[in-house]
Amino acid sequence: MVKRRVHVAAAAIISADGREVLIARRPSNVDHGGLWEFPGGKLAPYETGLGGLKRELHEELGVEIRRAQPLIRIHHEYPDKHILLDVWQVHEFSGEPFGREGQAVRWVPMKDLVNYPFPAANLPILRAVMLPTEYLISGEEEDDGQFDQRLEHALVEDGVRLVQLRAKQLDDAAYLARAESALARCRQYGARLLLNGEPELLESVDADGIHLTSERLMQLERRPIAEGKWLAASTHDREQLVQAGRLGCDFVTLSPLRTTPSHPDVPPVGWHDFQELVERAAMPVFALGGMTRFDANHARAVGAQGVASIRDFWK
Ligand SMILES: Nc1nc2c([nH]c(=O)n2[C@H]2C[C@H](O)[C@@H](COP(=O)(O)OP(=O)(O)OP(=O)(O)O)O2)c(=O)[nH]1
Ligand SMILES: [Mg+2]
Repeated sequence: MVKRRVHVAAAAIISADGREVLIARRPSNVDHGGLWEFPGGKLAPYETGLGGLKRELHEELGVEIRRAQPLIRIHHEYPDKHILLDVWQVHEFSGEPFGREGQAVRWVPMKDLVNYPFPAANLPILRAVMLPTEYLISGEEEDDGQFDQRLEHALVEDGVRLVQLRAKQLDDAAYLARAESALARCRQYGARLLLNGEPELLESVDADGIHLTSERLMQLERRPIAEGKWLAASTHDREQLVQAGRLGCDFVTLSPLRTTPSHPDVPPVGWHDFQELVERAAMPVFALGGMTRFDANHARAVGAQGVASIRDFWK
């Protein structure tokens, strides 16, 4: 049987304060009936993603999109069809949304999204909605005071909300001590902290998750931490992205986008191949390697969640 291919545009509509997202319940008589969804629907053959989404949001909710940005594209195999979910983050709209087709519609705090049953294809969308566009990887820093000052600067001045503690030069005890203080600092500003290292680190420090090296990623056979924690990994090619999907990673970095001073001999991926790899990833992907925050819009345009960087956020 040749499966039907369905192209669907859907919207994560974000409230003005950035804290809530609008979801709707699918009527009980359609496929995936009774489950919650991001409003949207099937595109006509001649429609673009955003064009079709504008029509759908008008039909289903009575709102007009004012400002939107691509969030994530997901290819998913349902038993009866291949679906491409083309998801947009809508930051501004006009009109007061209501269920024009009689469907329930609800504003939900980001952190409560996981409590709602969605179709199977939606898990990566939930992750993408909850993640920011910038991922700070901390720099190597001998001095604890200096480290704290730079982290504080990134959180306060740059508004960073997702941090990876990477400190290869520290021994275990020093790493754990730094992790505790970094966690306190991140909590203070509502930022998430991932520890770069072994999953067992979470038994000592109650951080938000673990970031695996690509080497460690390839050795593991199953997801090493609970679902409530974030699992991220570094990837450099298709094989590693596939493994990240198999382990149920919540997001990954893909690098090096550009050649960097720290790895002058590693051939860069480049935007063209990056876009192709991201398209099949089915999880949020941060572009890494010579990235600055000014690359974030371009990264989003080719399907990424955003950019990860040490140098640009560590000053
Ligand atoms: N809108 C939407 N559809 C989703 C999501 N997740 C997911 O798997 N889907 C699937 C369910 C459906 O098979 C398909 C969307 O079709 P739809 O029923 O919304 O299409 P439509 O609005 O054009 O409605 P219709 O005219 O075909 O009745 O995509 C989601 O978050 N939002
Ligand atoms: Mg629909």
